Amino acid sequence: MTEGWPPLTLQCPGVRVKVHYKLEAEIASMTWRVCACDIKFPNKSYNKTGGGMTRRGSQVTLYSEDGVSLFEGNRQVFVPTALYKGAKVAVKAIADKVELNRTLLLELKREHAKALTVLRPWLWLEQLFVQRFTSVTFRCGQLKDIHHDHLARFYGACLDPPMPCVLIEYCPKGSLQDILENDQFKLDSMFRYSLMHDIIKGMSYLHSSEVRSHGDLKSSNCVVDSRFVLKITDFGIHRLREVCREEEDSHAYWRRKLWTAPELLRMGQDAPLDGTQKGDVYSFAIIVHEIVTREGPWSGIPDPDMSPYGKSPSALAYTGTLSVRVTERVPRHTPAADDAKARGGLNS
Ligand SMILES: Nc1nc2c(ncn2[C@@H]2O[C@H](COP(=O)(O)OP(=O)(O)OP(=O)(O)O)[C@@H](O)[C@H]2O)c(=O)[nH]1
Repeated sequence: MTEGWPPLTLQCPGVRVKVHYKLEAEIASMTWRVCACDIKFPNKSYNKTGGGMTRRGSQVTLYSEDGVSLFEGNRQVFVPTALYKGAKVAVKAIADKVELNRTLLLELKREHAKALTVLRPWLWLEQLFVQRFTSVTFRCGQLKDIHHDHLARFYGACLDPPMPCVLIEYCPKGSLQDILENDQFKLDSMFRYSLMHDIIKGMSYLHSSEVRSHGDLKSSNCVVDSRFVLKITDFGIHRLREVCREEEDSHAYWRRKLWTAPELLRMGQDAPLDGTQKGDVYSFAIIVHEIVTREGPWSGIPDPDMSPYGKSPSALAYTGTLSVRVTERVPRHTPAADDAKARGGLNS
């Protein structure tokens, strides 16, 4: 629809040349791209028998440093780690074949530049462009630029065989889900409140960034660092990790849906892969419920009609000064991240 529009700023030859060379330079640098030889698995090289990952069909199996499978029942309990430029990183497998065609890259960059320079005042149009031209390169470039206290840092992606993967900041205390399930962690109300606070801050920043929404927010995608600061992880990489997903009829597949907003569930395969901001806030409400009860998502919901195990999914979660109401049929009533932040008195 907007393809034929001549971008006003790009009509000036000087600007065009500058934009062209800037895009060329960005593509040539691809600062997010990581060489497999720079990823050091502890005591082992990057191979199948040492620490790392192997792939069987669409299934990726994770191995610890001593080669023991890290699946426990239906649940993975750890993530493989490696050293990258001196930092300990979580290594997550991505699609086998990620094709980077230079012409396509340049085109994608160009279209994105057009969208941002020409369409900035019309955000809905910009969104259209951003969604349309989301690519591996474009997305990885965006992720590399995101730095926030409550978002796990994206170090880059390795697209080289034998094991394409993304490298993400490793947080040694594990995921929020791990912590909530571990009775040895005593969580007082201040700590619970600070966990929620961290999620809201991270989510709010993500929503204001070019990534726009998480799309898979859940307690296992919130990780805790050595100072007990919570960081949201795995944002913006769904497209890359799509092929590594579990089979559709598996327990893990359906379990993932426990955090998904009903309006997205109803869309089925047509649901946007990156989710929506309202959908993230819904997922946040489920996490709040997990933090309060420590009994997993949806436990103790008195009305079976409200539980996904009952007839219709919807949730009501309250905690302290923060209350988030999520209703089944009216996603427009789901508050935005900033509303939730304000209701919780978290604007400071
Ligand atoms: N200690 C630690 N554990 C992590 C970290 N990231 C992930 N994990 C653990 O590794 C498990 C597997 O992580 P992922 O491969 O991202 O899988 P998931 O989050 O369970 O599910 P998806 O994101 O939907 O694939 C998580 O459930 C956590 O227990 C991290 O930074 N530090």
